[in-house]
Amino acid sequence: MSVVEVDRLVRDFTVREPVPGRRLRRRARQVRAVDGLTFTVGPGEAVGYIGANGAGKSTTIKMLAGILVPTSGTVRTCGTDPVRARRRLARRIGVVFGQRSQLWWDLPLAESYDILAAIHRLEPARARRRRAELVEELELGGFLATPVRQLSLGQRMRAEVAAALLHEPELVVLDEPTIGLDVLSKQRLREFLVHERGSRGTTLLLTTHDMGDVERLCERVLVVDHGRLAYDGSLSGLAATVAAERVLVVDLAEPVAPLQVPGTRHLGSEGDGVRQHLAFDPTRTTAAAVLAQVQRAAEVRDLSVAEPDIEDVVRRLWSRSR
Ligand SMILES: Nc1ncnc2c1ncn2[C@@H]1O[C@H](COP(=O)(O)OP(=O)(O)OP(=O)(O)O)[C@@H](O)[C@H]1O
Repeated sequence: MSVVEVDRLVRDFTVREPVPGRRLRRRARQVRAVDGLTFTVGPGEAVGYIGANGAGKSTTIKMLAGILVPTSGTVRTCGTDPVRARRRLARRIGVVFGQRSQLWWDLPLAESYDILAAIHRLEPARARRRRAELVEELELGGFLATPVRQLSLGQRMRAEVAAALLHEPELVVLDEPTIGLDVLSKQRLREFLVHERGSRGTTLLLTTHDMGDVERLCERVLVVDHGRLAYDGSLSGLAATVAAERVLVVDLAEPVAPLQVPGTRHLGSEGDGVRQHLAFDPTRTTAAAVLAQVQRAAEVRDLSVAEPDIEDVVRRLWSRSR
């Protein structure tokens, strides 16, 4: 049985925005944040859910957790309707929102864990054992008496993860778990999650803007764009599709119309065409060959070669799938 099952899921929001020229008037507009998503996640899978800002990732996660009600379509989490069975589901899933805390800020960390153990009605001996295990693995021993507000971001994120896992959930959903963390804290957290999954077979679903999280933690990647699925497959498949491209950025002596260079895609221009971005496939051509062609059309002042950013990757995947 699937741990997550999403079928033609849709979620709309009504936003109120100012009417141009009418200072006090606002009009309502519908925004479709999630637009017909269908996917399943099986037991023990580790899935990275990625996409550009505003693509609909958090909205999807909130529907999986029963925090938001779908506009249409269905979602089943751990075999239940997450909105109807929210309490029951809370015992089976652990959720970490990188930007929001589920700990009590003014209380020592240990007391947050006591409260969570009581909320989940954990058997005391089991709760003690599990807490000791998490405190050791996430190196939280030095902070148990510290009020949460005094923890550093890295310490707090580890504390959040322990809080989400205290009740040994079968599904762990992490929304930007490593956002803002330094390299070492990221590494520790990733190592812990790899270990946790390896030893317990926990299902992981995580959203992130950090490809390092996906590379270290996930075998499967879902890419969402404007609320729709643009890619569902292995990380290596994504890498083969996406990492293939490089982007040549050229600064020209004067503004020029978008360059049309065979074998490249014009990604965009800045400063009326003084800076232009051209994507190319390095297995078919080279930066030097592309540059030579650009120089026939314009005088190049400066250049750099970059990897495409995630927004472009998503755009490209989407246009291919269409
Ligand atoms: N409560 C809300 N009210 C109105 N619009 C919303 C609300 N929540 C999300 N949206 C809109 O829905 C779209 C998807 O937002 P969502 O937060 O799910 O994206 P995201 O992929 O998680 O983005 P990010 O990576 O920036 O967190 C956006 O256009 C956003 O502005």
